[in-house]
Amino acid sequence: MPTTGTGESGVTAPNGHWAGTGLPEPPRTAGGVTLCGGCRALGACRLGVERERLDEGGVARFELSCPRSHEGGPDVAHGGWTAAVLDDCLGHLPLLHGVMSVTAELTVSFVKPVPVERPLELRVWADRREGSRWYIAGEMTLAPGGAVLARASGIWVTRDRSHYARHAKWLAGQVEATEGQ
Ligand SMILES: CCCCC/C=C\C/C=C\C/C=C\C/C=C\CCCC(=O)SCCNC(=O)CCNC(=O)[C@H](O)C(C)(C)COP(=O)(O)OP(=O)(O)OC[C@H]1O[C@@H](n2cnc3c(N)ncnc32)[C@H](O)[C@@H]1OP(=O)(O)O
Repeated sequence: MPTTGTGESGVTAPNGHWAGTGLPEPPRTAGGVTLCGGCRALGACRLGVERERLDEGGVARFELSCPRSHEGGPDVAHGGWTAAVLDDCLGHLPLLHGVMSVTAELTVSFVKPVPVERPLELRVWADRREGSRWYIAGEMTLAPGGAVLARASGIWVTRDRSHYARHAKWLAGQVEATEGQ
């Protein structure tokens, strides 16, 4: 993994850029998976992402499996799981480069049913970057054999640390505007 710096969990942190963001190092699992707000208390990714790394060519690689709790049809993943995990993993590509971003657009192709509790792989790369916009794509495959199960592409927009404070202020304004109604 082409990384420097060590986080609280003892796992290597991406590029050491976090100091520059003014934000604390995001928590990571032993497999290097950055945890979102909902998974921090658990200390594990509830979507079943087990390992994450950036390879030498700048492609992010994930090892994952669909937990039984996300079963839709018999023994296959709910499409919402597939879309959620693609959103999450594609959005980790900027994070692995030390850049904060949010999903602006996401398109998912459900190519084949995704089996639950089977080893899967996900490759994620940037098609291009234009200003604050990252055009990112990815492909989910069955680990043994490499059959393509799903593809996704989308646009991520880089944000600074004021994003959530700005949102909170906007929400407060919305609540205030409706209180008198
Ligand atoms: C600071 C961001 C950090 C992101 C997280 C990264 C790291 C955190 C650290 C560790 C985390 C660990 C692991 C990662 C875990 C989670 C990652 C979370 C990522 C997400 O969970 S991803 C969720 C789904 N994705 C969204 O949730 C995006 C909602 N969509 C927008 O945020 C905008 O759409 C945007 C930015 C895409 C458009 O950007 P743009 O450049 O095309 O256009 P523009 O700036 O003009 O905004 C157009 C209109 O959105 C308003 N607007 C913009 N920013 C705002 C704000 N902060 N609050 C309130 N309103 C806002 C403007 O006021 C204008 O509104 P209006 O049209 O009414 O004037």
